[in-house]
Amino acid sequence: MSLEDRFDRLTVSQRASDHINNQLLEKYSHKIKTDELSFSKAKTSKDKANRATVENVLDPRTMRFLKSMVNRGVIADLNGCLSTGKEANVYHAFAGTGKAPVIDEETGQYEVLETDGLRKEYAIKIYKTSILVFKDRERYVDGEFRFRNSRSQHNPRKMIKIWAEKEFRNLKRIHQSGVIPAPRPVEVKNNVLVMEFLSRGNGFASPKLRDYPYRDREEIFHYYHTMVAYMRLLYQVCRLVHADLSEYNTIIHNDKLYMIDVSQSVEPEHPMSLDFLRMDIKNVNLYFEKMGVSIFPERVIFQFVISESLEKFKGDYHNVIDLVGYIAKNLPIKSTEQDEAEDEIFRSLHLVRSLGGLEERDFDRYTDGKFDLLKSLIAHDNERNFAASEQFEFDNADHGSSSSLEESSDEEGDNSSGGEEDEESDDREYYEDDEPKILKGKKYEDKDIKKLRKQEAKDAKSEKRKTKVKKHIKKKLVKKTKSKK
Ligand SMILES: Nc1ncnc2c1ncn2[C@@H]1O[C@H](COP(=O)(O)OP(=O)(O)OP(=O)(O)O)[C@@H](O)[C@H]1O
Ligand SMILES: [Mg+2]
Repeated sequence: MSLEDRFDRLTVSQRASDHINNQLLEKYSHKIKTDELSFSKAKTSKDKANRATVENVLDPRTMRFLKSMVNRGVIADLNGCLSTGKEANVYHAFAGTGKAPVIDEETGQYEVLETDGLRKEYAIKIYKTSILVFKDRERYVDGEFRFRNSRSQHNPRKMIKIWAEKEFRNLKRIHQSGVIPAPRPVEVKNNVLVMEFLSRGNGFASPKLRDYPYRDREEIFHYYHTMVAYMRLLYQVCRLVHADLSEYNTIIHNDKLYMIDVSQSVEPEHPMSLDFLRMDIKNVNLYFEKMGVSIFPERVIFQFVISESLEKFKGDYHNVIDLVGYIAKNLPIKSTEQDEAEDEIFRSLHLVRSLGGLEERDFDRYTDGKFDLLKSLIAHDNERNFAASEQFEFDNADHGSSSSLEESSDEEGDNSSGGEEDEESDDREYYEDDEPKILKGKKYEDKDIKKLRKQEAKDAKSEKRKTKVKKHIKKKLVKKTKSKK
């Protein structure tokens, strides 16, 4: 059965007793044998059984997290699978009562609680714990200010935990901003994330943009413009780049476009954020072009997203309606071959936040007069972005050496697989505050190590400088081109 079929056939029984007795968990628990097998290789088989997974995500450890959520009354149960993806499965669940369910001593069954018939529904995203699928996740967490103290990037289980935390925090940030609709995050526990279920009724999930039956052409245009506006709001207000934005990771719910799947989203300060943004723009354009919409050039959208101020814009910078109006009126439609040629170059650019990061090959193209994109990127480079990149450099220098210092204290290392400590530990141990802060330096750093670190950073920078065009020359040239306009 295809994913779409599964998705469409998901039905939810309305009988409370069906949900409160924790059916699914019980059903799968007994299938997983954690006893030592007696006939052969006793040592390794116990380990294997402990790590056995059902549907690739429900390993015994994950089951324990789910049970703990049931026991605390967060969720009532898991009803069915909404989606089985590469990295995670998403399940439907009813919300718990907020209290531990009562078990009837005689029957051993959960007591059926009286409900008024309307029960909150949740979507539960369970990240796969298999190693292969998240090998390339590191690049999204590496260089992320908020996860600078995460020392667990080579431990798969911890990496998964960081990943789920990241989605939870990104969702929270988007949801709380109030400028972009997103499911309300409820709880995260290791690889299990609970959030509001976007429902179109009777337990059916609202459709992804890809499956949405547009009423007319106007509506397609409307959602294209909304998507472009949301990219800007996400960047400017939520300080995030989605990094996997597409018709698959947006849901139309109550006539609004909701953003989902934000585990890989990064802050603008992330060294790859502009590349991710460019990729998002390309994917969004590809989809809407396929849908027959006149699209805007990718570089124009890019500029629209990152520019702090908008020319001729009179509306509210936080308001999607104002932005959509502006987009429809002011962004030029991609129409000429020249537009395509410029987008082509834009895709191949090494994106930079400041002149200091400009690569020679791009710089040459720029000075040859092939395009004036860099001018717009750099000349319009606003103070906030610039400050952010400076901050990032500072953070990076700090981060590099402190990891060597603190790694040794990360004793959990790889041995957490058998332990239970994670289940009890504070969920927030691997990340710091949401809001980016200026670091105050490493107070407790050993003087010699600090010295060494600084020297290393200095050497690395001077090495880098060797291959770069001098900053003052770049600045002069940019200024020159700017004054021509
Ligand atoms: N809060 C929600 N409400 C309703 N449906 C949801 C919700 N969250 C996710 N889904 C459904 O589950 C699907 C997968 O979710 P998501 O995109 O977050 O996971 P994923 O890790 O991207 O999985 P994949 O590897 O398939 O891309 C979505 O496309 C959507 O159909
Ligand atoms: Mg997805």
